[in-house]
Amino acid sequence: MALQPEKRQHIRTLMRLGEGRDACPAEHRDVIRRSWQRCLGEYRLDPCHPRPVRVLTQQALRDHQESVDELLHVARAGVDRLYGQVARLGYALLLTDQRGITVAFRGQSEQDRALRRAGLYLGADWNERHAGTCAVGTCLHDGQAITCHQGEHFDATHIDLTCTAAPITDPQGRVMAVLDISALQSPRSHESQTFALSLVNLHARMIEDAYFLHRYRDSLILRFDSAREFVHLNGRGLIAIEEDGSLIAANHEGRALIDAHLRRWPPWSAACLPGATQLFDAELGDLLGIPAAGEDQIRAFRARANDATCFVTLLEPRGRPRKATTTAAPRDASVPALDRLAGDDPAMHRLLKLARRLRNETVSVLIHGETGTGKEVLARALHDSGPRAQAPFVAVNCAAIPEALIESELFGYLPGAFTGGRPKGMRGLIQQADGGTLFLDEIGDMPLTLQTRLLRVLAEREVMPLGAETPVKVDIRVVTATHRDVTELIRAGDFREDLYYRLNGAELHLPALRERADRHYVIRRVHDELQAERGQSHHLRADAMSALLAHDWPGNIRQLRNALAFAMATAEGDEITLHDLPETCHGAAGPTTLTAPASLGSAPGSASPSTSAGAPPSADGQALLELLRRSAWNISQVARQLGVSRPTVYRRMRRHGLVAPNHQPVS
Ligand SMILES: Nc1ncnc2c1ncn2[C@@H]1O[C@H](COP(=O)(O)OP(=O)(O)OP(=O)(O)O)[C@@H](O)[C@H]1O
Repeated sequence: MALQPEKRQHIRTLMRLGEGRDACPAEHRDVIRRSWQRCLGEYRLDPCHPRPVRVLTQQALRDHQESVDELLHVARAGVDRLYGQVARLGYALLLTDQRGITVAFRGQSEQDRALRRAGLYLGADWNERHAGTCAVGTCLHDGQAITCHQGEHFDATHIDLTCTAAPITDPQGRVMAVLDISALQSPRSHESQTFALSLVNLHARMIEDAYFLHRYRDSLILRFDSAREFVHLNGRGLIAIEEDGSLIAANHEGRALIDAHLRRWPPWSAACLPGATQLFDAELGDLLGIPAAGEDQIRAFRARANDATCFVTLLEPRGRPRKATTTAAPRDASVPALDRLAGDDPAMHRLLKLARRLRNETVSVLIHGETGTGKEVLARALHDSGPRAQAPFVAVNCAAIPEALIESELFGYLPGAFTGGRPKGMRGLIQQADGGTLFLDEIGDMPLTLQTRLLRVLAEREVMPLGAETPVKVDIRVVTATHRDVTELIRAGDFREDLYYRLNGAELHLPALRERADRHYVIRRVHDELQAERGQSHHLRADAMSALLAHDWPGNIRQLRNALAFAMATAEGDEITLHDLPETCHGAAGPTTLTAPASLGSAPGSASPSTSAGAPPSADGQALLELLRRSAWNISQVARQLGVSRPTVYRRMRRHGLVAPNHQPVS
């Protein structure tokens, strides 16, 4: 039979390539070029003699099918689902074993003869050694998904076909089968098959995971994903573990996590795999206790490979009662005041675990965190959950009190200690906290002279009020907070190193809201609190919730609270929708930051700004100045607009040297 001109041309190209007379045509991809070289050099296939399709006998086919019996059983649903999606587009479906023999097939009965002739049939051998470059054979060789489109096939018999194949790997990562869809006719362009590649890849992964779940159905399996919503439905990572947390096997995603972990934390010996508690930075009890975790039986952990948050669920062995969780190591005793500060954010979990241990100690605690992250709330929870709960909790914001007043406010004074003081004198805040907790917020803003006095209070456990001659004993626990880098302040000579070590008996770092995996929990909690405070009930609609979840929250929980309070105050019905939220939460508008209203700085008619130093302020300072002017220097209003606290506004005013009309400079 005479060959079509196109086939003749194809054979000529391959012959010239085999004889070393031509390089491979530039339009062909590397993976195809390499395969053609293999066909010519290694397999000694002759392009001039297109080979008939090799089909196994019934008996030989049965032997191949039996060797993958378990996979065929598990893969059936995935095969049918994929075929259901592509049949109308003219594709047939092949599932081959690891030698390239077609062990399952789906195709249109009316195309039966044509499909058989093309080798798209049960028992057909698509190994590259026999069939030349083709999707199944080349995928098997490279272990990668591939489309082999028309003239990319080696054998001229196949150059009308388009075939797309993806490997299915076993839990050890070896290719055990190949899933392929092939069509007898297709558009010329290679791009027409892009969608086929994703579809086949997706189904190959589903079959792979179904096989994994089936194979390890008698073991504990950790299923994880970076999105909480997908964990149960389609969690990408699967890791089978023993009861002691040691690893048994992992799917593709699980192996990627293990590899990344080993790259970052190389093991002592090559044979040593990390345990699940190392991979997820968790205690065994936390992992085994997941089935009892909250409503959705999912917990968030930090993956030590990359510090990313992983949402994890635990699949228990088939038929085994829930007693697995009773083998869990005991969790830290619950402490409601602390426990309710977080959902299942891994960083918050670590922080609260440490806080639970510190609550009964007098050791000083330094809390770090951006503005509005809940430093004061945490300090109060520490106080409320410890033995001092019935004694006072006194909070002092070092940035909000003018420097001239901090000393008398903190240390108190006797009658007549200075002009302008109260006639009866005043008990200082340190004394007021006697028996309880003194919380010093924005400690980085405390003037150096007072740092020395505070150090003495901490060292001697006594305070000397202004004008007094004998010190007064005090029993206080000191908790401090700052958003600043204190070591930097020490380097600049603005903070005493010895005081820092006194204050920093333990350090707690509060993550920003945007970094927290439990944003959903925080939003719900703030919403519930506001409802209780306002005596109102508002349903938070899904569009509002998803905008709140997606927002950046530069002002953290305080800004979130303000946004929700605003929505509750202005919503017309008993439902909060996206449109009830401040515009800054709508997504495109971007977050409210100090620099966001920069355009305000050039508002028409604005007078040239003034600073205490007489110098023009920076762009940030300019923006803040305009905001202050527009709100008639109402600090609370500006704080609300920016989603920060009043002290933060004062601090920023001081940083930019901004002075309210008829006021002394903020010092
Ligand atoms: N875990 C939480 N759940 C609910 N509300 C919270 C939580 N943490 C903080 N908030 C709320 O967020 C607001 C800010 O909290 P807080 O004053 O403790 O933050 P901060 O870090 O001390 O702020 P700043 O740095 O400005 O002093 C408060 O209204 C507080 O009630």
